[in-house]
Amino acid sequence: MTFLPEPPHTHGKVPRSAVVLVNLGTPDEATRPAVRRYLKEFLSDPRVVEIPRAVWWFILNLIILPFRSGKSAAKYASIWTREGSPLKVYTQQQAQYLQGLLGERGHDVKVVMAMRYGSPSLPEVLGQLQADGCERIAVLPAYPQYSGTTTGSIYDAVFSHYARVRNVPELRFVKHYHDHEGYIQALEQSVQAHWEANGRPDKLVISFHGVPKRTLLLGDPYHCECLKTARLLAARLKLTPEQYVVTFQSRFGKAEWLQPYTAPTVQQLARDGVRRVDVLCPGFTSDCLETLEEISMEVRHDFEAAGGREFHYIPCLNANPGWIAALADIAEQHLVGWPTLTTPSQRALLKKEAELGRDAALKRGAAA
Ligand SMILES: C=CC1=C(C)c2cc3[nH]c(cc4nc(cc5[nH]c(cc1n2)c(C)c5CCC(=O)O)C(CCC(=O)O)=C4C)c(C)c3C=C
Ligand SMILES: [Fe+2]
Ligand SMILES: [Fe+2]
Repeated sequence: MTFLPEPPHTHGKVPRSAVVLVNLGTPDEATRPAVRRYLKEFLSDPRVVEIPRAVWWFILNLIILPFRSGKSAAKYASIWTREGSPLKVYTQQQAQYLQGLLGERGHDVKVVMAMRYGSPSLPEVLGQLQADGCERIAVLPAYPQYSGTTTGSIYDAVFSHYARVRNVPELRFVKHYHDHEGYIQALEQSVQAHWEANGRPDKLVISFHGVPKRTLLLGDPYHCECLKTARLLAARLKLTPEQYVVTFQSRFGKAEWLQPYTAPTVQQLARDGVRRVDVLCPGFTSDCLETLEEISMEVRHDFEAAGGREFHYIPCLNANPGWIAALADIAEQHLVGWPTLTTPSQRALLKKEAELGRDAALKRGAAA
């Protein structure tokens, strides 16, 4: 085992704290080779696909990657922006605004984003934070609901990076915020704003990314956390059980995933005479392929083709100020006890203490 080279150790530096906002990741470009690279990394993660490795290697390399990469690239091209992939653009904005708001609240804390797959990678970002003198790091996954397939995998990547580092920082991990007051309130406000501008639907469809049903049976709490988010949101919106439905989208492969599936549910609603549905995807904090293409294009088409009249997609929280405030609350709850709240005089004191420490170390060095 070889350890990564350490940045030079300097005495007298005031250690800093950082928050790393980590999202899933996305291809670097909407092209076949870039999507193939991204899918290969993503789908090779044993947290994401739990099939014996040797069997999966053949399926992934001989079937999935050759056939899916081109189709997926075309879908990515349909949502790509001048700044790049929406998922990365929004996550970057969230990190920037979060840094600004925490600063306004008096915190001296660096906020950066990282991606679990693709770039900027976790090892790259964590290495840079170490070089910048950050000795306390809070990892904040962009997923409100915990799943081993997502949040668990971010933890793996952080642990395996630090397994190669000599001088490991102090670490904290946010697990989930599916029932956090600020998150639910930000969702409620975004739905209310949509309804004030566009009127109300016959049915609100609350759609989450699916996972294989097997993971629920094996103990993954994701399903329960999705249902709790939906229940809390519905209560705040004062919806009766008939006015909303919870569904799961983005099924992958032949196995059973969490049900009910989003597309067949909206098709059935249209056949049953439901004229308007509004679809909200609270499990995604940034708009991405799964919301902008799958929901707002494919599922919209499915609903209309089955006779539905009006389909509204309510955007993700993205850089919504209420959401940034909630993120700041979540971050603050995990920064407790770390010396991030500094007035100029406190900061000068910290620097003085660090200098005294350095002088003492130098004296010890001279005496030795
Ligand atoms: C193969 C199994 C998959 C599991 C399990 C899974 C869980 C999961 N994913 C998200 C969030 C996102 N997934 C996104 C894309 C995406 N997801 C899968 C597969 C699984 N996801 C694939 C193959 C893809 C790529 C697109 C495609 O080819 O269909 C995205 C969007 C990324 C983007 O670039 O925009 C997000 C976000 C969650 C929250 C989750 C489990 C809880
Ligand atoms: Fe996914
Ligand atoms: Fe459950």
